[in-house]
Amino acid sequence: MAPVPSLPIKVGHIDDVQELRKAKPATVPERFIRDMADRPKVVPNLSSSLDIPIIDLSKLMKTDKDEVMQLKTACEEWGFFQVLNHGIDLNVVEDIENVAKDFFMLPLQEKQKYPMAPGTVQGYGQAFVFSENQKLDWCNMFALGVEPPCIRNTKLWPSKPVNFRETLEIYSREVRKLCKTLLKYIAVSLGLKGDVFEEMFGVAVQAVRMNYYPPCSRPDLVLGLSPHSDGSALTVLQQGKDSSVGLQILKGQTWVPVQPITNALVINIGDTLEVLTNGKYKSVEHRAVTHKERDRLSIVTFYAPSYDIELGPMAELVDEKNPCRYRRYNHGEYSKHYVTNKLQGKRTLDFAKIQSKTSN
Ligand SMILES: COC(=O)C(/C=C/C1=C(C)CCCC1(C)C)=C/O[C@H]1C=C(C)C(=O)O1
Ligand SMILES: O=C(O)CCC(=O)C(=O)O
Ligand SMILES: [Fe+2]
Repeated sequence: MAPVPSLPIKVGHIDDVQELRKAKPATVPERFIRDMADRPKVVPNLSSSLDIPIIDLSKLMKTDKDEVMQLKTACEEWGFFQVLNHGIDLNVVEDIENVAKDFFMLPLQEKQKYPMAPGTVQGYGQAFVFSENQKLDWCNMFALGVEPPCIRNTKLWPSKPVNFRETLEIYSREVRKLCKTLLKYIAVSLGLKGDVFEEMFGVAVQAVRMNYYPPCSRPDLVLGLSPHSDGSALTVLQQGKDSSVGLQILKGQTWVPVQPITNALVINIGDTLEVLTNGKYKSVEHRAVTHKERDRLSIVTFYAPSYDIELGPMAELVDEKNPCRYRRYNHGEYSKHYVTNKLQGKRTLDFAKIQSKTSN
């Protein structure tokens, strides 16, 4: 069953950030201004030695042992990597970026024909806002359920730009194939049979979220997207070609920027794989920051098991040295839990954590 909120909720007025930007105020409304501790440090964007790993899918597909090892290290130590030679035609990648951009550039009135109702996650607006005093992200979102067909709300699939629907169908088909391929090698890297996730997931749930972050006069005060981990098994993130560097991942205590690489896609491990691997592969906290002059577009696909399945740490990854860290649960329930709570770092996964006696 698709997750829905059970009670009507009051979220107050949510400004559309593109409209705010058009007015070009020197400061930003109070509701976007973060508490001191949550504000991003604005530092020059220098490439550092702390860059997320790069994985070449064409090498993985030849079961190159070194590449499988690199994948394992990426999933254990970073929870993020960029994939090169991902096999998706570059025209498909370019087309989705163009229709996403064209959609966000439509007049507000046109976009508001597809509203994200308070407390829901599909349509145009801001997701994860559940109260009148919650801080807002400097981001406009457009999210749609794609697969299986029963999660689609076709009334929210826009008629403009005219090629939006067809382009999203083609893109989603390709990304679905990529997710299946990556999950195969992720299984191999864990020493498991390549088809273990495909067999376990049933008809996988797939959703897309397009995030548009206009420039912000005070990037030091706001966040583009609040810190969170993804609820999916795997996430595929495409950064717009001329977009600002905005994605940051939390490595230890440091927010590390993800430097875009031409023609690469960013992949991250979601909460579901963290649970299945008993914490061996990490769903890492990340956020987006804004830029004073430049905008940012990201197109994000969430790939997850069918709502019907029950899951928990796989028996092969639990032993005396690695005691079971998560309980078993129904994935539909976790999806509902995820989409009915605000983004709050890694806290959403407390839903499944078994509190060990020694942890605080
Ligand atoms: C704004 O939406 C999200 O960020 C989001 C929602 C995804 C979904 C839809 C848009 C349609 C119905 C299915 C689903 C809940 C996946 C994030 O999704 C994460 C959270 C879970 C759980 C997941 O699998 O991806
Ligand atoms: O824009 C980005 O890079 C971050 C997007 C993201 O993390 C998400 O949509 O879940
Ligand atoms: Fe994310």
